[in-house]
Amino acid sequence: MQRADQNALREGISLRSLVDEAGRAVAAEISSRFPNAKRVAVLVGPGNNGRDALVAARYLREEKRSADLFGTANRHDEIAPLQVFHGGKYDLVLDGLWGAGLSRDVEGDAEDVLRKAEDSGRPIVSIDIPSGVDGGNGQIRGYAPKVDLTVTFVRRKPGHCLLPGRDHCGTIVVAPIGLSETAMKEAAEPFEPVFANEPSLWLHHAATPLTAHHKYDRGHAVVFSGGMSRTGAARLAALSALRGGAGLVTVFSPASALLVNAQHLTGIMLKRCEDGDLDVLLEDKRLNAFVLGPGFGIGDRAKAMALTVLKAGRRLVLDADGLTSFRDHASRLFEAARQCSDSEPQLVLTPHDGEFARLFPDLAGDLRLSKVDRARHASRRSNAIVVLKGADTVIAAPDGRAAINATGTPWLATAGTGDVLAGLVAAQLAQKRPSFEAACLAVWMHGKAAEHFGPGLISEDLPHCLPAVHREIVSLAMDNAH
Ligand SMILES: NC(=O)C1=CN([C@@H]2O[C@H](COP(=O)(O)OP(=O)(O)OC[C@H]3O[C@@H](n4cnc5c(N)ncnc54)[C@H](OP(=O)(O)O)[C@@H]3O)[C@@H](O)[C@H]2O)[C@H](O)CC1
Ligand SMILES: [K+]
Repeated sequence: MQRADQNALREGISLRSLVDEAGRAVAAEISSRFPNAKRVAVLVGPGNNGRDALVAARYLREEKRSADLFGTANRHDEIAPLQVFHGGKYDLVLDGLWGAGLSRDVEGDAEDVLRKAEDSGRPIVSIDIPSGVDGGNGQIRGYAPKVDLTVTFVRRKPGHCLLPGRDHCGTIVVAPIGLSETAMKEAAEPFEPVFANEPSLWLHHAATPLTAHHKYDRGHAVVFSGGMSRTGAARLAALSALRGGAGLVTVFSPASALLVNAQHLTGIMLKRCEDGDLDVLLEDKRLNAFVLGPGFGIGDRAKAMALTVLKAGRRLVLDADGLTSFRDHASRLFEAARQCSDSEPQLVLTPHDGEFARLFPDLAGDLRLSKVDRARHASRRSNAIVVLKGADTVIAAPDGRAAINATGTPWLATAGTGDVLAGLVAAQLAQKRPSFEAACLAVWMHGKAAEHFGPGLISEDLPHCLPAVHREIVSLAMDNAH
């Protein structure tokens, strides 16, 4: 907050005017979304979140609504103690207890009043973030209500995007409050900037194949297959790469698995790739994005092939067995990624929590770090884009950018969906999109594909839902252009 305030002040914007804008925005949202809420209970905290609440109350009263104040601080006589609050008397509760300055657990009278507000069944609107949700990491400090609407300012904080905080926010509205881009960068203080993984982040890089004249313009992705009894995962990734937009896709298969792969591939090509073959195959410079890991098998072979691909200057998505293979040799992988000549990170790691802990045990074990912090540190250390998977997948880049994804459904928690994601990332890399945006786009599409399918999803369904997702992106891009 302090730095945000200083920045704003440097630009001639006073804290007072920011608070005024914030309170006005909250009142405006209440007016438009809850026009029948005539009696409002306003919970007022000791800091600027409470100041926003007082301003909102003033604007609500100007609209002939009643606004009764309850609070922790003796800011002025009109504020009644929290203990006397009765939710049943009101049409709506405005929560302005704590926002970005939450520094300890919510307990005692504050917890009681928030519970009473929830039990009343009346809509709750939170200023900035539901009181009790830690804006920096989405964790619940003591207690936090699940609210209907959260009105935040300038941009979302990590706590709005990460679980469990995300589940407490209800609908999130981001109100601009008169801060410029420069001040905006600091406004999320005390948190580092983080993005919600939304189309605005990557749409300008998601040019559709309309502009591509030839299949090679959309790149050539390669997926390494495992041995004879473990080929399905690679084919799933390969189909997803093709449906994801890569111009061509080839499965590199050990000789023993060629027949079984051949029986199941149609639009996807197949090449024999034994240990000695890779260098020769890499002479085809059109092969530009690789997936190694799904069903591949853990061991030296995976390591050697991954390092060869990186050394040849190709982009690589390392997933599943590919990640686990580097468990005791992570620094070799990170060093290879560092030495890549490309200005874009060449390596994308797509771990779930277990795989992450194998490559970054110290980060996984550090309970002070949020999921965003873990992904960010890992990305810096590995010189790779890190896609830390889960219901709130975090994508991080070595330069500090981080995005939290919100698309998807609980049905994604099923076998094989990770293979599909790896293929989708490779598809975006093959199309020469910048690595961070490629990963963000792929994660978004993956979740959207699941949303399109709905309940009963299994991983095989996902690639078939991708055309609908492409159509959605095209329509977003067209709306954006107008
Ligand atoms: N530029 C912007 O982003 C703007 C944000 N605005 C609003 O300001 C708040 C943040 O205000 P801040 O004053 O920094 O913090 P809070 O209002 O959240 O509360 C801090 C005070 O509360 C005490 N505290 C913290 N946690 C607890 C708790 N669990 N129980 C009791 N008391 C608590 C804290 O005490 P300390 O001992 O830690 O100092 C503080 O006294 C932001 O969320 C927006 O709503 C402005 O509108 C301007 C623009
Ligand atoms: K709040």
